[in-house]
Amino acid sequence: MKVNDQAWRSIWREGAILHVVDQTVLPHRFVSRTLHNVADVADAIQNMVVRGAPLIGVTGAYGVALAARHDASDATLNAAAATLIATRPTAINLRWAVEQTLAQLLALDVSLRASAAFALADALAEADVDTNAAIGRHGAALLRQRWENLGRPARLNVLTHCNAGWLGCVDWGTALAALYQAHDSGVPVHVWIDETRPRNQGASLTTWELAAHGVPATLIVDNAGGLLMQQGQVDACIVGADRITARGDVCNKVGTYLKALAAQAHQVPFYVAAPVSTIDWQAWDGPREIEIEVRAASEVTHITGRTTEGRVVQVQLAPPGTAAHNPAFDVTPATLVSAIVTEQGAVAATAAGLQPLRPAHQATAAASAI
Ligand SMILES: CSC[C@@H](O)[C@@H](O)C(=O)COP(=O)(O)O
Repeated sequence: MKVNDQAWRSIWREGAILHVVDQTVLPHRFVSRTLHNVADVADAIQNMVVRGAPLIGVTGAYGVALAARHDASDATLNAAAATLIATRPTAINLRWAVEQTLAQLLALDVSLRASAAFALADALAEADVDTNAAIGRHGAALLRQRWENLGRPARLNVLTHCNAGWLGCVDWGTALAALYQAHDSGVPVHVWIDETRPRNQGASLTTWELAAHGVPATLIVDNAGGLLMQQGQVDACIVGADRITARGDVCNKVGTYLKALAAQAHQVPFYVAAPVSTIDWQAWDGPREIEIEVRAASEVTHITGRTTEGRVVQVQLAPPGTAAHNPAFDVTPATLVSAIVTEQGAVAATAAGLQPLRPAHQATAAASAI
């Protein structure tokens, strides 16, 4: 996407050097960091220099590639994959991309692995861009339909949570791709952006992204969404996802579930935009089967901000010693989701879950639960 008239991606490669946009200093500074080895990549994922399910998947694939260029033995590659997968347990895209890259490399003779490694990760990065552009087209069509069904109001108010934009992917984004393309095609979109405590991806990243593209938006505190829906000020919700089960349960940034409950109570359509690679075909019952990442209590007891020079400052909110619990994601049951927008189109889960999207090669462990 464009920033200051220049096209950017969230991750790119120059020879053997991997560059990523540093998301810990946005919106105050737009700078990149270089990652040279598996340890750098694991650290960048864990500390959310890069974040968002599709992006951590692609970054993980580059991590395996960097390992292969250093030492392409089975032992090193397996260890690198395990390190990378352990950095963040919830987003399935990370495991999917790392395991896919690992399997492709292990299938090659050791002498060929180093030279093939970057090409495999590059291919995943390119595919992510095409996938998200397609998600954007399908999502924009859904938003246009909603606008027309409402009689083409002067603005279509859409609420989003967290950051499901190009910063969370290689380019375009998922939920924000739909908003960008709807806006570009003349739907008068206005976005309510949840601040998204505790790390404030909405306040720091989604605000910045939408402003850079010229999409009208207003930042709200996380708890304002229910009131706005009650007042008829939300026409649709659209969010991304970190893992979707075969039944259609959606795991996304904590707070998503409460918005979906409020949306159902007020007959507001609740859309989820994600690539098919976010579907975990081995999981059926999301609340029981998805591991929820629990992050540091200090993200709750403190709030992190940046000075205008980009220096990170932490301000304490709670009394010293306060116990805090910080689950990073929650699970929205399929029954609360109006449609899941993938690169293949928009589908609503049925009693058979998301069966029409299941690739033929996927094992049917979860299908026995249908
Ligand atoms: C296109 S990003 C989709 C999701 O990954 C996003 O909504 C989200 O929950 C990100 O969580 P984060 O903890 O910032 O990595």
